[in-house]
Amino acid sequence: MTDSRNAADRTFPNGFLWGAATAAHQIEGSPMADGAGPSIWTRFAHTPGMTLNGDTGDVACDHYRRWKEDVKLMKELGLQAYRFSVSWSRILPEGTGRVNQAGLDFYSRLVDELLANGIEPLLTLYHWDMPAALDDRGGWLNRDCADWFAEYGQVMYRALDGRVKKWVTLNEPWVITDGGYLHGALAPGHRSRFEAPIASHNLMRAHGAAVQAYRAEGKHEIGLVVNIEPKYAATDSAEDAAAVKRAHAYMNEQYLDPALLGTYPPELREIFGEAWPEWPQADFDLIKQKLDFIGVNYYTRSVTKDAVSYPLNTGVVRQPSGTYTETGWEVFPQGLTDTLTWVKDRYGDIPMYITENGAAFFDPPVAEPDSTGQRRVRDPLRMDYLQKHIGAIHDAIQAGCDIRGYMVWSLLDNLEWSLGYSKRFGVVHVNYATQDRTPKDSARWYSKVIASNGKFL
Ligand SMILES: OC[C@H]1ONC[C@@H](O)[C@@H]1O
Repeated sequence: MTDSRNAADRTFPNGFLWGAATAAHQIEGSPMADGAGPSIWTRFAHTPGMTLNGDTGDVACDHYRRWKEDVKLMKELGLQAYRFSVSWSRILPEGTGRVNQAGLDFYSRLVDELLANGIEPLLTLYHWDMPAALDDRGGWLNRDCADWFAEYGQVMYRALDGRVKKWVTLNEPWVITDGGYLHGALAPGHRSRFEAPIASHNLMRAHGAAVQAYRAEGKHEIGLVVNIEPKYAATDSAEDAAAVKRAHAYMNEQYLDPALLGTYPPELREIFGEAWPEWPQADFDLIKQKLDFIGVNYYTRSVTKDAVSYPLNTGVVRQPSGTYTETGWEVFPQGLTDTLTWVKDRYGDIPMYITENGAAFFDPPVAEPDSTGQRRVRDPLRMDYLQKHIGAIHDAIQAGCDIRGYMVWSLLDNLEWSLGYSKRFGVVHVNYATQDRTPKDSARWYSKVIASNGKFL
């Protein structure tokens, strides 16, 4: 487990923020409680065949009712911060207009409990669960979505800004678009080469409108969270180099370029052809807003080759000597260092948080007592993954990147979207039959990393 470098070298900057991340639909359960409206995930998961085993977020980790116990657990683990998302349809059951005070009260109580326990809240406005009522009005395909999202953001800013000092507009617009509008694996389950660029662009317009709304009355920080998956050429052929450029533009540049540079990479027109619209300059002026930080979600890399595929014409080459997680992702910590230095080199010295990083490895459905009678979950593969990736962040800091914090994905085992409860990312085990929480060995180890500000690595 120990790294070759001197342990003393592993200390992180003073004030580095160590935490964990979750998302509303993945942990809360009770999706329709206290006046909430349905979201696209309530609808999608209840559509036969859309999720593994028909799993839904109806119960999940029952966090909507166990939130106080979960904050206590965060405190016991020594977390300094907690990244969570708000379910838009709890706040605005129809998506706009009428505010459901009970929904707002849930998040207000959660934030107060976090603060009372010395845990800093990082609030994500949108982590994939759009109100179904807005999907009925076209969802992210309707240009009005920018106004809808800004209105929702304003309700949250007025209620929580000051107690919440780090805001995130969107979580992973690439996944929302690729999963929800191109390949259909995620809500709302569309499969259209023509819809994907429109949804993607409107998501970024909505991001810009929500940041503008924040600047009008917010007094703290707001940023965007993107998933970045670095692409490495399978061979030194010109075809594979071109494939890397397409895959990199589509997954990595497509969101940070408009947000930070006010442009799209040219490869997107090559990829989408007639399906890539011409956008007015006013859209780019809306999208490109000053951001206080970028959140980077990192899991893996792709060794990329030229191939026949839709619509990228790229393929991923499995590495014979690689280690792979339960979600089929190669464990490649160097990719995180490369990602962080790439962001710095392309976009300048913007502060960054690792807002998600973690791995699904097999854990038993029930945490058995060990010889001491305490429930225990041994997860050496996850500990090794986290240790190597936190080390990779330290390397990026040494290379001059301004990294402000790390949120492990995830605090709890939870609903992995269409994969249901089959993949466990938590550092805390959840027994879905009893809702018992059991910190895994990785959580115990992470507590020591936090307490030593990384030196324990
Ligand atoms: O796939 C692992 C995670 O990736 N980032 C978004 C999360 O909701 C998801 O669970």
